[in-house]
Amino acid sequence: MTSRQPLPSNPRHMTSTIFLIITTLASLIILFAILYFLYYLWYSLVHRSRTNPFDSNTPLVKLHRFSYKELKSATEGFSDSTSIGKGGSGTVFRGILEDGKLVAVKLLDSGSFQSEREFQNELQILGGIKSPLIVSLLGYCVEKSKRLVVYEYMPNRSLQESLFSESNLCMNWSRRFDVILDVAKALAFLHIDCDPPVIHGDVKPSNVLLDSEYRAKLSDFGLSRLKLEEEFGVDLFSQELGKSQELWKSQDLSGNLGVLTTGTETPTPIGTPMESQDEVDFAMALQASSSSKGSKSFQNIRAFGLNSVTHNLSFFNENDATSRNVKGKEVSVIENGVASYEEELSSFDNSKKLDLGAALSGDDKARNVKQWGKDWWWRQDGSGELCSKDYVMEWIGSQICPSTNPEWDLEKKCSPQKTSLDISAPLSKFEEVQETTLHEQEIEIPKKESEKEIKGKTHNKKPRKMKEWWKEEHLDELSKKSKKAKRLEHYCKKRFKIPHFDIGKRFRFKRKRNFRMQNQNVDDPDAEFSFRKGWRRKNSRSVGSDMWSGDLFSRELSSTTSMRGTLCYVAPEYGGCGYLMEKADIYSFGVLILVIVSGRRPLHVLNSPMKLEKANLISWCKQLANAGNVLELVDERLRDDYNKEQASLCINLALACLQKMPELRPDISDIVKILKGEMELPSLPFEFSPSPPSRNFSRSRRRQKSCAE
Ligand SMILES: Nc1ncnc2c1ncn2[C@@H]1O[C@H](COP(=O)(O)OP(=O)(O)OP(=O)(O)O)[C@@H](O)[C@H]1O
Repeated sequence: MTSRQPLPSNPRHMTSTIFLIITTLASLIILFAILYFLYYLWYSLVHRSRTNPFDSNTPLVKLHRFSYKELKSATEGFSDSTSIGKGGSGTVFRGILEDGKLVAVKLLDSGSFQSEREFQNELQILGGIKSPLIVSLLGYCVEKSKRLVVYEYMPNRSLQESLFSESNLCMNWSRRFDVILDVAKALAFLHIDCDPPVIHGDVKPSNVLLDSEYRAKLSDFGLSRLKLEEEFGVDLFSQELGKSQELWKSQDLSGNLGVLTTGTETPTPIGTPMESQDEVDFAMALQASSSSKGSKSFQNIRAFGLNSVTHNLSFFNENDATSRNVKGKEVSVIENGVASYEEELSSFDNSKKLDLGAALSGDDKARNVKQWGKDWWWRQDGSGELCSKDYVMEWIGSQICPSTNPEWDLEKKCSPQKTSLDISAPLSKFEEVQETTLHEQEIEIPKKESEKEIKGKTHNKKPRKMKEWWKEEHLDELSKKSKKAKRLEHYCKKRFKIPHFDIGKRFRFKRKRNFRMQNQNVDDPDAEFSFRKGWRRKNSRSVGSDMWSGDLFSRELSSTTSMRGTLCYVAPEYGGCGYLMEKADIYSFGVLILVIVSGRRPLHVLNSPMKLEKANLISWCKQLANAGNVLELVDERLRDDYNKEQASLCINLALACLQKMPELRPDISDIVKILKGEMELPSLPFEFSPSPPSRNFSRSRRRQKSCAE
């Protein structure tokens, strides 16, 4: 008889047994995971090293991590005697490391969102670049809220100091030319040899440092961008915000610095030579010439809505009503300034802006002037004389000391005849501005100018041929690009809405607070104004922070996400949506060339009577080009001791770089060849040439086009 296996009497018992087994297993797994995590934590804490651990197979960025103590003792406790300059994001000190090496230590202003952002950018971009044309980043320090960056020390400091400091001897011509060539080569390295290409985003004299032999190196990558995609420069911060922050957190914990990767690819260090580069420029439709005030917003809105919309968004999304208001203003400017697209296309005469100023009624003018605070970058060079004045009125008058300078208001109400801004002697100090009353410096517009005005009016009615030519050349392109821009705009709005809104709010709040501070400290002769920090003690050693150099405004610019770069150096197409192209660097480089050649700041405000057109360097240069006398721009301090051929080449090259259509600006590789004499400078666009384009020219262009079709 076979004994029958007794069946489990109770199915419930079986279920509970299975449940018990599962629970036990799950608990064991959880326990094991916790133990593993604790072990991992312990291991990484114990084995944390100051330098980054690198997998030999992965080309990670190696940066030395300094301790705060080490840097403090290197800089004698960050004493004033070791301070060598102050920028928008922090103070730079000279330091001597334990091994005797001379370094420059930048102590970033703590707690600032902008500083943190620039710190990350600097480490991630500059940290991956090794080139004799770029200032080396030797290491960094992160301790609590303190952020420090250590660079190689550049004995002759910045070009800003060499060009403008009174104590410095004037830079001779060959040094100036070498600096221009060095910067061009540095940009060529960034744009062509780096993979992904790097767009510097803030090319200006204080970011060009000079070694013991006055050879230049490019520095300050706080606003730089990587061109990760085929077409668009990528805002590292906005685009890679999440990633950067993650990387930063991990860096903070373990002392490791993350590397930039392009999506899912293997991490690639910046600065890896590229075999080839297919450059596609996102040419934004701006204007055809350097004229017309309203035209800029007009084309901006019509052909490349992205910048203007994003700008409005970031500035005014806090308040719908304000937003509507501002948009209304823009429309009114269009109505007042440039009535039609036709007119816009036909406006090629700089003198028109004078006409505009004279033609507007007081209210209209005031409205126009007010708006400058919001879209001055579209006007900074194109509108010449009026630009300088209104710009200074708006930014300096109202932003810095409206209550203490009644002259600003008086000046605003001044007759349209008095359009000149004649403020003399290098105004590197705020107190000098106060001493300088604008009404004293007004000069009557010379007869010549009035004639220009009349000319400007007649120029509005340009021969049809010119307009047609321009339209033929660009209209197709513009419509394509405006579609592209719309797509981009949509993308931008979706992608960047929250950070922009947030930062805008913070910034506005900060400014209100700073404004109160300004008013309190306005009498302090040792104070200087920073848009980032409001009034602060002036660092007498720093020329880089000269408020009249245009650099001052970089504080303002870099404090908002809708504006980036430095006033007068920033390309007109760059509205700050985060898309920055190589051609924006080319524009800034153009301004830099003019500054180096002329020894003047882009907005040169003087206290002795002078011609208004000289106040705005770019506008003045364009006028000289029209008159066929570009060499008048060369620094007077050089007397005749310079190479005329080289100087003229540099100025004409600068004009080519300053073209409004980014796609018309030369590539950096061509620029280097031109400067080396290996390539001819392409013929300049008609607006810079003394003679207008001939009929044959426009016909032949059209013929070429129809042949191509
Ligand atoms: N590596 C360096 N060696 C020597 N001097 C330096 C070095 N880096 C900066 N400096 C000096 O410190 C000054 C301030 O530099 P920093 O980069 O902080 O500000 P900036 O470029 O003038 O302004 P911003 O940061 O707003 O663009 C420079 O003008 C330069 O004189």
